[in-house]
Amino acid sequence: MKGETILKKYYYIINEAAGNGRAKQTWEKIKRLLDNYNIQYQSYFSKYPSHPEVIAKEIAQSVPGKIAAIIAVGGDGTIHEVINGLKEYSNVKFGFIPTGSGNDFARGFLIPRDPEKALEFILSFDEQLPRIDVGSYHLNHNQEKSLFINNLGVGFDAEVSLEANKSRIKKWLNRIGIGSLTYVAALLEKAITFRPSDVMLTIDDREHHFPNVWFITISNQAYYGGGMKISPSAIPIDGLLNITVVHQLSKLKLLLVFISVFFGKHTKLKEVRTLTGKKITITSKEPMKVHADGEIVGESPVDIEVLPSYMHIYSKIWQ
Ligand SMILES: Nc1ncnc2c1ncn2[C@@H]1O[C@H](COP(=O)(O)OP(=O)(O)OP(=O)(O)O)[C@@H](O)[C@H]1O
Repeated sequence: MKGETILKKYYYIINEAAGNGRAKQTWEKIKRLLDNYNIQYQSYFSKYPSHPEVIAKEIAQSVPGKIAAIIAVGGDGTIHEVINGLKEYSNVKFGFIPTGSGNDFARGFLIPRDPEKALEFILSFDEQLPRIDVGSYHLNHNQEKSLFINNLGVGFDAEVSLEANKSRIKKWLNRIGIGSLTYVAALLEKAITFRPSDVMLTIDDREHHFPNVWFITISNQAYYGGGMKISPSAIPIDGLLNITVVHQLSKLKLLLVFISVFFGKHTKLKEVRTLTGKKITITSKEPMKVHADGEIVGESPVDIEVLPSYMHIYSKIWQ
């Protein structure tokens, strides 16, 4: 353990509500370890949704960026908010201790999913952190930039995220330790009511028309929805975003997509098209819901762009 010798200060942002309250106990354990190792740190507790973003921004503003390491303790939603709080401060180092239910960030960025191991992982890092790509997006062609770190989705998967986030089943599944199945339950429910739409996709100035689109996912890393390998070849250090278009699909085939996506084999189906690009615009005939890292942010049209090597992240992905 190198922790004792590290002089930099760590700022922990804790969402105690994550993982159905599990984050609270996890933080107690992490705190004990930090005290035992005599690590310098400060802790901040988020009090309401979107508070992690406010806290992250305040910390980044108040400390010299070079020595600040901001560590989020929560789930993928907490990460999304912290990253957005840091959008003007790309020199701040970002770390993560997973306590949520989905943990796609930990999967995709090769971070231990066990919280204590994730702490050890952060503390054992020297100064050289990999610089990771992030995605930026604007809704309705307006100027305000927001970020996503895992993926952004339009259509069916956004509807499923919305359903999963408000699902009462989530609490119950979390309680018995299978919270990642929340997404599955929401997906089955939405499959019955969803109506596809025609979509125009502009990728690096080339237009692509897709009829009857169920969803389009723009991925920075491979995983979403609690372990589904939606974009098997997405790597967050290649300066590219990976695009998955699912269209012209029968409900029966949706089931096949759904089963095969856990193994990353859905990309072999003719209804699934994969592309890559740096600058993407999604415009749909009917407005479609948009999610960023599983949080609903609005409706199409949406402009997306990769920001290559944007953030220092405690991750095992090396350049
Ligand atoms: N004190 C709080 N009370 C209620 N919600 C909070 C609080 N602090 C933060 N939040 C919100 O909780 C939401 C869910 O957090 P998060 O996604 O990290 O946990 P999760 O849903 O358990 O994990 P996952 O997304 O990995 O399944 C976020 O939108 C966050 O802003």
